[in-house]
Amino acid sequence: MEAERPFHLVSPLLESLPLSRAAGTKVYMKLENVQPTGSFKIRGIGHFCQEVSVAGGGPWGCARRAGVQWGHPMLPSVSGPRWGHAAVPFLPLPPAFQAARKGCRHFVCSSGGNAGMAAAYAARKLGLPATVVVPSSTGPGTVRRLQELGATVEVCGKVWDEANRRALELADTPGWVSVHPFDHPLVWQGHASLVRELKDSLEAKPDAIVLAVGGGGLLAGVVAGLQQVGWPDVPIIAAETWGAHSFHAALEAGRLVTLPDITSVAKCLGAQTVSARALECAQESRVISQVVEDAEAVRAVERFLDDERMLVQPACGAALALLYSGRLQRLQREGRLGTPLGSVVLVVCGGSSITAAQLRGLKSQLGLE
Ligand SMILES: COC[C@H](NCc1c(COP(=O)(O)O)cnc(C)c1O)C(=O)O
Repeated sequence: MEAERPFHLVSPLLESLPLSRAAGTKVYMKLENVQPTGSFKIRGIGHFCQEVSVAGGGPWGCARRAGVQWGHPMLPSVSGPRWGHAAVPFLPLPPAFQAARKGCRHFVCSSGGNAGMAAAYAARKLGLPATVVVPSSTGPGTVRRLQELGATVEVCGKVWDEANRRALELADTPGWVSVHPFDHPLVWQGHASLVRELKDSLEAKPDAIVLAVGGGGLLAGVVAGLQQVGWPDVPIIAAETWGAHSFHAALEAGRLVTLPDITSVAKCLGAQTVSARALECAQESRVISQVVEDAEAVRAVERFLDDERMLVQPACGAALALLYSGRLQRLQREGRLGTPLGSVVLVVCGGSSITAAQLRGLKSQLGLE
């Protein structure tokens, strides 16, 4: 039924000549930065919210049970503009729908920003309220955009883990449902759609997929997707920045490790402890962990802006830096990646909390001119 139409877009897959030149192989960009909230997060978070809402009896669940078709004038609008406009007013739902919502009355999400944006967007589409708890490292621009989407925003703690503890407290409220930013099977299922789109778009399976890791949700989703499409052997190169390298630390230790703090400027990679699922993925699939300096990630953001005219967050810069810095060629020389590589897919994870002024500020903070 159309009511289960996902909230994410089928994102473009474009070859990048500058990245191909830098990486010494054909590089395709999976442009998740053009998703409605600016990052891949809407895939998994949107899927989670729709599933929970339907299960919990939200408008879609009620509609589905009542046989109401998509586009029913009483259903909330789902064609609303990208954030930045006043929230589209919702038509009052018939009493039957109101009553059906009892199972899921309110979403609450902890986030470095982008998962929160996705949760706020999904909640708005589902006609449900949302509260997003962010750490103090989340800029005022992100808070404002969350509020423009209709979310209530709480700022709690210095790092995501502290904000998450507050979100879990709020989730104890009857009817409130916690939306984890990276550690839930429904989130991974939603992210797996990215790989199904690669399968539809590419003539042959890629020789590697490059992505960024924060809590490991994107990694878990890509691994799930590779298994679903029959590409389980495609190596994944997992990028982090030093100071947000909880996945790398876990791989080195062979167990989950909690970083004492998040000191990287890539705050949206800032999970002090990576999810257990991410560590399992590294045991099930060919996952190669690579860590870059903040300076490399920020330089990569600027170079990508010049090369492809797209501005992304330092989290995405970490993955870009692997291509710009010759890391792929080094992995090939070390025999950890095949030679030659036919093609590589870079997940341009995006991120909405970045402006030209913030990029200049990051360069200044890191002494980059
Ligand atoms: C603390 O923050 C976790 C999460 N950001 C995660 C994130 C990642 C990493 O994704 P993950 O590995 O957490 O699924 C990559 N690229 C971008 C642009 C991201 O925002 C959030 O927004 O709450």
